Amino acid sequence: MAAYKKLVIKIGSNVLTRENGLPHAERISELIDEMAALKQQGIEVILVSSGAVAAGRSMVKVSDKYDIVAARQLLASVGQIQLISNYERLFRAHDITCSQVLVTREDFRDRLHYRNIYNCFDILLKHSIIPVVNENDVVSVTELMFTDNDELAGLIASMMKADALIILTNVDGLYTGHPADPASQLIEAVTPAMDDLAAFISSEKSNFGRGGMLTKCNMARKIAGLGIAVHIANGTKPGILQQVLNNSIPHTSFLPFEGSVSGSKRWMAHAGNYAKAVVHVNKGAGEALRGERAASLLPVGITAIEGEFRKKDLVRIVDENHAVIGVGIAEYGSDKAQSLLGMKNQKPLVHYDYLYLHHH
Ligand SMILES: Nc1ncnc2c1ncn2[C@@H]1O[C@H](COP(=O)(O)OP(=O)(O)O)[C@@H](O)[C@H]1O
Ligand SMILES: N[C@@H](CCC(=O)OP(=O)(O)O)C(=O)O
Repeated sequence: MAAYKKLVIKIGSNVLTRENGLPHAERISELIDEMAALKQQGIEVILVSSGAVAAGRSMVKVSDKYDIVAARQLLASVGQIQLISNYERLFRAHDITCSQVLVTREDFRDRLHYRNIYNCFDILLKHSIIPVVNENDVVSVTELMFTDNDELAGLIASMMKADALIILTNVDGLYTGHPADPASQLIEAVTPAMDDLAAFISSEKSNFGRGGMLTKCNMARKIAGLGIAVHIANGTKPGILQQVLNNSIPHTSFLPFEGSVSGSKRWMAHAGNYAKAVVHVNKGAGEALRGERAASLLPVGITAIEGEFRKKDLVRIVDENHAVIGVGIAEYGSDKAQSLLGMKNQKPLVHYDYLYLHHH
């Protein structure tokens, strides 16, 4: 693990905030010392930090009579500058320049937007800057939102081809039951063969968090499937980052289970919401696509197409029970695809290099 050269570190609201909702100044400062030490070891660091809403809550009292979406906009708008000014001051004390990157899901909607954001991180890293990323909660409301910052951190780790993603939360990792239950045990390594993680996880979230442990684990699996190690560890413990890197503290690791994954696949893994159309396939095609050997989607296995798309658009592929198989980039438009529906010996609609299968 000492070989990690590029890290995405995500810090949850609960790590940055005390029980009473006020920012935990000592802990924030300690984590920054740790990140500065990593930087000094030559590791590139991207920080995804939650905590804007929590910081805002410590500064403004919003009455219940306001809409919760509006209240969140207010708190994030006030809190984000508090959060970032803290980071700026603390990193500067180590002679490190940090920057602010606020994004929404829409900023990754197609290859062009994705590329723009990629370029932004690329130039920041080339200048030895630590980007501090958060969702732009002021403009990102309801359906435009990421599930939570774990999802955003996973997206950035895969886009930037990080070696690892470290998720700091307020428990030691994933347990076999509720963390407060003494019978629960910490799961130190999650492998692809472990199928039902959901069975362990209670839907309870920590006080100020958004997504919860289940979304964290689903994201972690997906990212491990893209060849990036994910570590979930306790950010409330001093010295945690170095200890995770030395593997000297119990935590949960999701081991990467795929070698190098192409840029197109890494984009597709996160762009499912932006599919232009749904392609229905029959049982045989579903089995072939999900099978051990890489298979392309051929017109002969397609039973119906809902929606219109052009060459290079993203399509969602579903089986005969409407379960999503994956997403892929179309080799030709929907007009041509409709005309070839069910026909043998035709060019694939989606080539296997441009197919991203969902893990179950
Ligand atoms: N099986 C489990 N193992 C670990 N944590 C769990 C489990 N089930 C539920 N949780 C809860 O998930 C919380 C962490 O997720 P979340 O609230 O999203 O944190 P964060 O703000 O760090 O993103 C823990 O505080 C814990 O209460
Ligand atoms: N963007 C929000 C945090 C959203 C979020 O995902 O929080 P968490 O589950 O604590 O990582 C904020 O800065 O308050």
